[in-house]
Amino acid sequence: MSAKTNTAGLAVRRAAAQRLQLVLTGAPFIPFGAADFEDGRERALANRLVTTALRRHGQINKVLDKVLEKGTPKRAGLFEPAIRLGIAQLLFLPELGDHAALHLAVETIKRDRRASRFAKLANAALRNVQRQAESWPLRAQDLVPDWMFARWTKRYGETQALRMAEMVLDQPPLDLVFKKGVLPEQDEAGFAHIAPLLPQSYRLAEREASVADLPAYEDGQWWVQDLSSTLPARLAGPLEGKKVLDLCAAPGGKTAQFCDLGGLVTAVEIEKDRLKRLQENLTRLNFHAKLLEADVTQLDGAGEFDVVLLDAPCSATGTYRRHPEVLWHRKERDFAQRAGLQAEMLDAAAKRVAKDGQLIYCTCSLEPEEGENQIEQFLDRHQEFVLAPVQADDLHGWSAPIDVKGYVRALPCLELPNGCTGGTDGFFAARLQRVA
Ligand SMILES: C[S@@+](CC[C@H](N)C(=O)[O-])C[C@H]1O[C@@H](n2cnc3c(N)ncnc32)[C@H](O)[C@@H]1O
Repeated sequence: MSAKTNTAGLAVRRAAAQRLQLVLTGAPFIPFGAADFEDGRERALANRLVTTALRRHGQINKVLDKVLEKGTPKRAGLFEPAIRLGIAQLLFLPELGDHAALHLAVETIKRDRRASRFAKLANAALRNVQRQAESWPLRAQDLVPDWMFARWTKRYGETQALRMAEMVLDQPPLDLVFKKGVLPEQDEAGFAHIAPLLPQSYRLAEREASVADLPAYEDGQWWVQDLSSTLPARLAGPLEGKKVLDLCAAPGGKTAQFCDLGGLVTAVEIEKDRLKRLQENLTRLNFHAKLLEADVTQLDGAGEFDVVLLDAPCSATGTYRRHPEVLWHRKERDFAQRAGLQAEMLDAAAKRVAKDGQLIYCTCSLEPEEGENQIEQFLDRHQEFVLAPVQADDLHGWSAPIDVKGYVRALPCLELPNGCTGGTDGFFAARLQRVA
């Protein structure tokens, strides 16, 4: 290894350790951008290191339990993130070389004021990992917390739970929604590798450019939206001339769908910056909606919308392939707490639905407290609503995400339309109708 590679390699490991440290203390992972690393290869390496450590977090926990008998030292600065990155390289990125993995992890620790006194410990632990690299028992179920795996098994069965756990290793694909009547140009100048999922939804088989550099971005011909996230708005049916209230709307994937379907859309969002982003997204797409910066639970008005959609804030466990850290940041008790706010929001949303109108509720959660249970409790509180079960026709004949009660329960490991591969985000949606 040349001195130059070594210095650059160390800078990448140090930055990766600092970024991973933030995530270990509860922050979401924000990928490195051009401002962090001008050199694209260094940037890609830093992102790959942190992402691998996060996707493999549960398995690395098990390895750490074995090689650090007394546990991870406390108040030890970059010790924990650096040793995690070292293990991630040794076991899961062998092409980067064992020597680099070990040496650069230990150097990162040596040069950190708080961690340096543990450099020998790190060295011994990483050598131990290296010696036994072939024999660590790396189980798929360890990719998610034990309590969450037990929940998934109870709810979805062991086979699906294992498949879902394995999917934390996958880089999620990029799905685009094209405006009504627009078809992607399928050639080298346009989208050479794109596959249809459902009407208007396409999957990019290869992502070679950043989103803003993809064809026709500036023309506003399409927006990014994972397949399962498009399902709730599809339940509304034709919207020409209908009044639609989109609650918890930013960044606006569903707002765009409603505008595209011809709805007269009012979108509500509590966070100013996110509302601004929503407006920018609509402007690029040349869509128009009335935007309100407001708290859904504090809105005035009653019975004036044909369709109300509530995309409630939730644990977001369904997005774990994009954000593997959600699996480790969540606690089981969180679900019940969030469910209280979701119920309050649902009650507020219900007031705005006109007679015979629809209320669509959705979350990107895999947890029943934020999905099925929420709706069953809502129907107990609100006799003026009934469940309008989702039919395969509502989803253009795709029945895989519809459960026996007529809820949309999209699991990441679902069989996709048109034989597409690559999974989807976890999502729940229910459609209710106001009957009195
Ligand atoms: C799951 S995201 C919505 C995604 C969006 N519907 C889409 O399709 O792009 C939830 C949003 O709800 C917003 N939110 C959270 N609490 C809210 C409240 N009390 N009132 C209004 N918006 C809220 C959050 O700021 C966040 O933007």
